[in-house]
This record gives sequence, C-alpha cells and structure tokens, in this order.
Amino acid sequence: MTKLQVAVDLLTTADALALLHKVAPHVDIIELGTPLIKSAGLSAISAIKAAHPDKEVFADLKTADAGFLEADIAFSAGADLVTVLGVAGDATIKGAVEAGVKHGKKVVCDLIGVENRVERAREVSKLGVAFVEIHAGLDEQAQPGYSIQALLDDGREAGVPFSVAGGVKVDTIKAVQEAGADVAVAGGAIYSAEDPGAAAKALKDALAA
Ligand SMILES: O=C([C@H](O)CO)[C@H](O)[C@H](O)COP(=O)(O)O
Repeated sequence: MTKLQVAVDLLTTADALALLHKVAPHVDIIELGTPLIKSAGLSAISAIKAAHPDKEVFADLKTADAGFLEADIAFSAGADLVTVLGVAGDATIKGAVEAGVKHGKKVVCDLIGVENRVERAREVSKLGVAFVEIHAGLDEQAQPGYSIQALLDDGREAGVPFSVAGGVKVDTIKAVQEAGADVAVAGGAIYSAEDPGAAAKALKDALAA
C-alpha cells in the first residue's frame, strides 16, 4: 500500500503542530519541510516527534554536503528519515547512509534538480538509500512545462523504490500509486486547503479506493 506523507511547508513549530493536530490521523509520514527546519531549527523535529510518536517523522534536510554530520544531528533530534540531495556527491550520500546505519534510521535521496533522474535513481539506490524521491520542487512546479506525469514515468522506469513529490493532489494521487510509488507526498494540497483534515482524509481514501 502506498503511504501518504504530508509535507509541512509552514514556518513555525506552533503552526506545524496545529496543522498536524488535524491531519496526522490520516497520514503515515510527517515531513518537516526544508523551510520549516531552516526557520524553526532541529527543535521542531523533537517537538513534532514528541507530539506524534506513532508517526514516521521525515526531516527534509536536502543535505548537499557534510552528509554524516547533518543526518546525525537530525536523527539525534528524533527524525526517522532524512533527505540528502541526488545532485550531491556520492561521498555525501554515503555519509548520510552511515549516519542512518548508526541510528537504525533511513535516508531518502531527493532527486530535485537532477537532469537524468532514472540513471541517478539507480546509482544512489546502490549507495544504500531507502528510496529515492522523484521531485519537482515548488519553483519547478511554477515553470511552464511542469507535469506530474514526467515524475511518474521516471519513477516507473527507474525500477527502484521511490516516492513522488511535487504538486500531488486528490485527482492525481491514484496515478502516483498506479505508477508504483511507495510514498505519495502532498504539501500544498493539504496545508493550503480550507479544511486540511478533510483534504488529508480524501487523499488517504483515494489511495485506499
Ligand atoms: O519538498 C518540498 C519543497 O522542496 C519545499 O520544501 C515540498 O514539500 C514538496 O514539493 C511537496 O509539496 P507540494 O508540491 O506542495 O505538494
């Protein structure tokens, strides 16, 4: 079953906790978005894990260097998964994976900005990441030519465990599942909804249908 991950791209721990109070019952993984971690710091990870110990907490670090160090501090703060960038060097990815082994936690490789996602997905999977995130970031989504279908096609072709992030909505989440994604990530479709709890439930229900 494809898991549902909520990406919390808010800027304070208080706002994130208030959103998660409504949304958490309907999701499997809670992502602290990069802007939240940069704004609130690692203490946001600890606060959210303490409030939702039954959920997997995903710290979207988007690490580009110092792979072991950045992953290590996030795992120590309570993260269950962290991201490292696919555009980073292999040594950085291996370092993050080493920290994952130390803590018994997982590393996800975010392919944002990678030119050949299929090739890089296969390469980094051999370095020990749990899965790759086929991702069109918020800025890329705003460009002409953005299409979620391109993400799904690459995920399917790569043939390795993957998540999809970048504009996933209630009318596209089933296609994400059918492409074989292990995790569907939804940010704006939940936190910008008038009723975020109902939006998260609708996404979860679509996956179960
Ligand atoms: O990872 C993300 C982005 O880089 C900002 O942190 C988003 O959380 C991810 O793209 C999912 O968000 P939506 O595209 O709004 O669903």
